Amino acid sequence: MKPYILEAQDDGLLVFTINRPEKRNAINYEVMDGLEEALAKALEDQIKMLVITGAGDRAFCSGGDLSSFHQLRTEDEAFEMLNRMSAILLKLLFLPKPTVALMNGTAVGGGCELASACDFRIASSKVLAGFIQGTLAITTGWGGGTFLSEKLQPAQAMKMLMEAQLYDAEQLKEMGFLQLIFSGDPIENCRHFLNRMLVLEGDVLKAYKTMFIKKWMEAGVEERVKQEVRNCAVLWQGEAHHRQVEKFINRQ
Ligand SMILES: CC[C@H](C(=O)O)C(=O)SCCNC(=O)CCNC(=O)[C@H](O)C(C)(C)COP(=O)(O)OP(=O)(O)OC[C@H]1O[C@@H](n2cnc3c(N)ncnc32)[C@H](O)[C@@H]1OP(=O)(O)O
Repeated sequence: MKPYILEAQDDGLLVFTINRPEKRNAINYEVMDGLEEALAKALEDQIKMLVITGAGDRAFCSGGDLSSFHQLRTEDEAFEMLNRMSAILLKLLFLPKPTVALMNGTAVGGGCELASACDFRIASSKVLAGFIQGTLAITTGWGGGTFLSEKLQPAQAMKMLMEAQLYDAEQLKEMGFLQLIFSGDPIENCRHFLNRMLVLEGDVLKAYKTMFIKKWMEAGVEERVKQEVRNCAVLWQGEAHHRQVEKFINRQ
């Protein structure tokens, strides 16, 4: 089964689906390849917006693929993976078109970082989401902490990162992480959420998105992400992190 699906729709939506439901849509290097392909395709004139979602109804994305990334032991080995994915999420943040995280299910760790890089986060009423990196003795490492600090009130962003716990849809909306909670078909609800924007000219949407990209660039987001990646890589090599990951890998 292909680890991702990329579909350009007639109304200008480009839909990227992480297609690893058996692994709760965990992100491995093949999914990273797919995200890079989607970001290149999204620049084509006929594409108005990029939607990112997960296959199935259990998970949006469960973050980094622990079965492949737990082999990364040292700071340098971790930095290489983290740096690649953070570059992808910066490209997503800076895409000059609106982007939506269509959260069809649970989002944890890097899955929340992926969602934070999108302009809008809309979720099923059953969703649970949280930056659980802290429970693995690391910080966010793909840029999600920086993106969150740009998109939520500082105290809310800090609370989400430092509590490293799962929240339900109502809590996530209350904190400002979600813009909409829906029931029923994710794509139908996504279209409904976007229907006013979709009628505007692509150039208008692009001009507005570029205003926010300028703000983030002036706020030094790229430099801050580089530091975030380095912080995570340093913690990654610690015994505490490897112990927590082993616990997950060996759980019965
Ligand atoms: C910088 C980002 C950072 C990094 O890259 O390390 C992170 O993303 S840190 C966070 C890493 N992710 C996690 O720690 C999440 C681990 N998964 C879970 O907590 C649960 O699976 C959950 C809550 C996502 C879903 O729970 P549920 O009960 O619905 O499913 P199962 O736990 O039974 O899992 C089903 C199946 O999927 C495999 N799985 C789930 N998550 C991952 C993952 N992140 N990497 C690899 N595989 C994952 C799990 O092992 C099960 O597979 P099976 O072969 O059936 O055992």
